[in-house]
Amino acid sequence: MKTMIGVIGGSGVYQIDGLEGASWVKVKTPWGKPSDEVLLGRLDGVPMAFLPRHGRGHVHAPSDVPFRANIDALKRLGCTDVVAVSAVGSLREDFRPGDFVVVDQYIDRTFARPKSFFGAGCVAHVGFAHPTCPRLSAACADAARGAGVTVHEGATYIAMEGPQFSTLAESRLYRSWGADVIGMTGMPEAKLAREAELCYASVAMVTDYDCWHPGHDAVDVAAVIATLTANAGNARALVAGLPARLGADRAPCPHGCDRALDMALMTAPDKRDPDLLARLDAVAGRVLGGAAAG
Ligand SMILES: CSC[C@H]1O[C@H](OP(=O)(O)O)[C@H](O)[C@@H]1O
Ligand SMILES: Nc1ncnc2[nH]cnc12
Repeated sequence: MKTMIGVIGGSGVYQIDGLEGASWVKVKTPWGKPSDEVLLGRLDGVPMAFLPRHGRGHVHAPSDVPFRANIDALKRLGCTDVVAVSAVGSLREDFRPGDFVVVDQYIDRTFARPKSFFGAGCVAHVGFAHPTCPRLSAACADAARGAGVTVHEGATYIAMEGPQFSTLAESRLYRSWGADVIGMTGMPEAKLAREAELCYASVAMVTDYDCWHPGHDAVDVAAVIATLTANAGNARALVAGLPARLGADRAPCPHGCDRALDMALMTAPDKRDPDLLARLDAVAGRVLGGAAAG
């Protein structure tokens, strides 16, 4: 199978340079409009699709990001691997502003977003003990190291609803839970990527110490933007290093990300809702086959 890399850009990352034959394309999905058009092109011969999570000009608040449409669009375009880039606050001393963190666990505290492609008429429960793809995460960590960045591999991301930043009591609570970084968009993005059978990795760029650190001011947008601006080149270098590490040809995921739906569907075939099946054409076409095509 051919590799196609999807990149979801977070705050401060609204485009990527250096794609050959790049053009912004509109993608229609049964889940509404994605955050923006998708920038399609090739990097070192490997097809790539870039989608800015908040849209160019940062128009979508975290609670309003159309997560389902975004993941459907990347799947529909043929992406096999999705790298999510995010700005995060650090909840520990040794994760410093400017460092990159390859996330491998989440605590989901969001509550105002649709979190599944499935539901009444086609119920599914995917496994999520290991929410990110170890193969893709290792490639991201290696690419970040290659770019000369300090990288921490393995960390727990707490996803908050926002848009306000945390209170001091919340920040202390999340630290006591063992969370390492905090952001507003890691969920439900990672859940939806798993449902769509995509390999997914999360590269978090530390921009601040949230508000718990006695030696640092509480986070504000100016601090986040200042760190992101200083780091934009590192994010670009990481993305540029991915094609060489992933290769143009792709073996099945050794961790089963691309087969996540094999054991997940619960609703009996004769009880499935044809309208929902039709909307699942891209996400679950592999397991639903003709039924999803409508
Ligand atoms: C601009 S600070 C808060 C904002 O930044 C992060 O966005 P993303 O995860 O898309 O990089 C955070 O989650 C908030 O949405
Ligand atoms: N401290 C923080 N809390 C939530 N989201 C963030 N994004 C960047 N810094 C953040």
